[in-house]
Amino acid sequence: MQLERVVVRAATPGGPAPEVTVLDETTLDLTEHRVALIGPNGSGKSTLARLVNGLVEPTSGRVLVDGLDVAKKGREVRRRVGFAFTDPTAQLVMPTVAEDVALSLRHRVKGREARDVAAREVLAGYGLAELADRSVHTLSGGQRQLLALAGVLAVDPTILVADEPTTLLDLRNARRIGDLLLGLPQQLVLATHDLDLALRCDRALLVEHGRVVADGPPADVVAHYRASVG
Ligand SMILES: Nc1ncnc2c1ncn2[C@@H]1O[C@H](COP(=O)(O)OP(=O)(O)OP(=O)(O)O)[C@@H](O)[C@H]1O
Repeated sequence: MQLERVVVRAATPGGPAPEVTVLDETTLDLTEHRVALIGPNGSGKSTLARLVNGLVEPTSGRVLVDGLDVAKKGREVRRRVGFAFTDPTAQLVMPTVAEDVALSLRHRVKGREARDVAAREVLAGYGLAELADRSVHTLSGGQRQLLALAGVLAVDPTILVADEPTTLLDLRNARRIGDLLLGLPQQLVLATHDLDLALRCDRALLVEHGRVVADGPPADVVAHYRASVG
């Protein structure tokens, strides 16, 4: 995916005050399998991640996914780009776990019964089979994140964008979700405060004050970040 001279500005709430620049002019060609976005709170990582599937629109410049302009071909792009949120609760909208995965499969598998069978197969693949008939509201945070990922991955996106997907999880679940994400065949764009996870990626970008200030092998970029914090 490519960012071509992308700028994101946002209006300051409540009036004609100057807009804030959330992302300064940024040009990137992200071709590596696993790309980590790291940096302090409020630096622009989420904004960068959200540009890739149109959740944030550039004020100027273009974002291209598989050569498609996200602003013009939003639907095609969203079919290719899966998104994992920090808290997936808002993504889980159906009463039961199986129904939730079935909803993700609605464009792929025709017929309610076939969809239910397919959804249960997906759940089994993630070790969630026994939760199929549970309410999504009774799941633990780790189960919920795994279910959300199962739903997103069930439709075979070519890119997965994950915005701090392990932040709310305990050590064991964070490791499990981290291992799952890093083991995916899809391209992964991962905004994270977990520097161990970032170190396992193929490329890292350090974002500060809406700018990419370091870009390269994760070991170098993480060292740069650590040194800048002191
Ligand atoms: N729509 C908006 N209006 C005003 N300010 C915004 C808007 N979107 C983002 N910002 C600001 O831009 C900056 C970058 O936000 P962003 O969420 O991308 O940061 P982040 O690096 O992901 O932070 P965190 O690590 O805390 O999640 C923040 O200061 C945020 O308040």
